Amino acid sequence: MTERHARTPATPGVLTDPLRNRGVAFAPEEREALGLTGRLPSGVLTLEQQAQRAYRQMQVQGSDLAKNVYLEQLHDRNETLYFKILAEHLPELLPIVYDPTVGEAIEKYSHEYRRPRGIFLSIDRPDDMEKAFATLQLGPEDVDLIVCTDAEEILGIGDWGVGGIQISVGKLAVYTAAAGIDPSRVVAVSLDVGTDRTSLLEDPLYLGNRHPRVRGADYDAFIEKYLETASSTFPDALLHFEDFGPSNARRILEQYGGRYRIFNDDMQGTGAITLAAALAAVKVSGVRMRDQKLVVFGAGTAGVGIADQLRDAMVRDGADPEQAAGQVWLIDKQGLLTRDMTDLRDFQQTYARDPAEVADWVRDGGAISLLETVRRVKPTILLGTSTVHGAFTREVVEAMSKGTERPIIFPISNPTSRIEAMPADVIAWSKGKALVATGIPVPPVAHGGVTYRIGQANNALLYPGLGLGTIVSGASQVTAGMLLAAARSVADQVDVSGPGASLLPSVENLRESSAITATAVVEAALEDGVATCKPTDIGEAVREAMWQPVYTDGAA
Ligand SMILES: NC(=O)C1=CN([C@@H]2O[C@H](COP(=O)(O)OP(=O)(O)OC[C@H]3O[C@@H](n4cnc5c(N)ncnc54)[C@H](O)[C@@H]3O)[C@@H](O)[C@H]2O)C=CC1
Ligand SMILES: CC(=O)C(=O)O
Ligand SMILES: [Mg+2]
Repeated sequence: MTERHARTPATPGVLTDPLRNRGVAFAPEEREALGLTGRLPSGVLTLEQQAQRAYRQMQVQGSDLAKNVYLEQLHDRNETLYFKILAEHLPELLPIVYDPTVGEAIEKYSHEYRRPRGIFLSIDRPDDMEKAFATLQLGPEDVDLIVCTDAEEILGIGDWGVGGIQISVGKLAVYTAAAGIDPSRVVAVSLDVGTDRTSLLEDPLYLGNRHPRVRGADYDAFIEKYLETASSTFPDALLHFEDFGPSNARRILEQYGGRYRIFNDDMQGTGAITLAAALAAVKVSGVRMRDQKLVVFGAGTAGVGIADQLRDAMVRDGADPEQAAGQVWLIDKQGLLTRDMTDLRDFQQTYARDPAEVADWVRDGGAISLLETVRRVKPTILLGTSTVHGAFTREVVEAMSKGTERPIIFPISNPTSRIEAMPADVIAWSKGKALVATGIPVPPVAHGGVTYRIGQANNALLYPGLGLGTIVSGASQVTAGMLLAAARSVADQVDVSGPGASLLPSVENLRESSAITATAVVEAALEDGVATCKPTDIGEAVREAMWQPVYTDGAA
């Protein structure tokens, strides 16, 4: 008698490999060659037909989170189809796969979990790192880009432990949708060092390391091991850092930026996109860059990263460095930051004010408020990177509008629940004078017979082009010159002459915008002497490098 074993019927590998899978788009002869005979319904659809069907299936999902989950499942099934519908509906779907819905997907990660995507590196098993990368079965030249996070400061929603993998996945989806970075040459990484969020630690379904965040020497050794392992395994890869806590974000970039090919999106990408918006706004306001007065509300990673870029822009426009730093005022939880404070972070010190200068300013419970600072300073630019919803009140906006003709107001905290003010309010309170950009996508605002288009000052409008340019030039580092070139290129892509014009390019044209930005970045990399590839026709090299969501021959 033959022995009967309980066996699960095998699923042919190609159907479970999202990079090669075409599902019912496989032609009969491909099905035969791939061992798929009888494993698919007989009908054969085109990619267009599949895309129409998938888009309709997505649309009937009951919430943005459900749409995100649906799209992630499609991502895990068939990447070409996923990127096809993303590319065709980018303005509608960017907010679903990325900011703001990705924030909710991160919060619910362990509960909505379907299957893993990316590499999970645990601080409890640092010696597994090489093995984990080896499971990808990729050669040293096969990876262009790795996005990692330790998830301590996800968007404006804080510490979300292993759920942070979805920010790495989301950032990479934007790289591909917006700049054609080849999805088979990228890796998403979670650096799981624990979490300080009690609700996760107490959740029986939580999928990450169930202990508080490891800090200090063990954390530093883990990060150093990651940098060494990632860069020796994939020497061509750009190492993108996302949503680290404020002290680690800056420390890692400053300590290792010269040695490894690192890009910190929250400092450098955000600084550059906000500089782009400011360059465009300055054309409208008519106040020279060197004369700008900047108040930053929320002096963390993004806020000070932006302050640095704007200060450098003032210097380039003729301000001396000391004067430029003196035209920046930082406000954090303690109120306006002054030099006599004992709890300043090192990166805040450059901009802390002399206590004598503010001796007679009104204090509320000991702190100098945003409103008092705005009344005294009369800033030309007000930046929100605090995660404090509603912090830019009517009083603040009215006070700013009194002090300057065209106030530049950028509430860029994400997601929507964290924004400092909604553009419709800022425009109404400033009587249509404010020049506004936000981190989240917002619809146009009608006021006084003018339609105001609100540019999205989200690093997603810049980092894809910057990354593409870095990859095409083979740049050994992301230099200040490359960041500046990207910012200038984005700013030059908008025409701000009409009333209510957007300060930034629209998401609709993001692919074209990224190609232009990437070209400028390659030129800057060549100029800065960090490029290792020197294309004869840079624009053509950039466009040729852009992956397209189409089925190509040789799926087997
Ligand atoms: N639009 C974009 O492209 C980007 C937007 N962001 C957003 O900026 C915000 C901050 O992000 P990070 O700088 O990474 O975080 P962070 O934690 O480094 O900085 C936030 C800062 O705000 C301060 N803060 C908190 N409550 C405050 C209060 N009541 N008054 C004044 N300051 C207060 C914190 O102490 C901290 O220094 C987030 O909402 C994030 O989503 C960050 C990066 C890119
Ligand atoms: C957009 C982004 O990187 C952030 O909010 O952290
Ligand atoms: Mg971020």
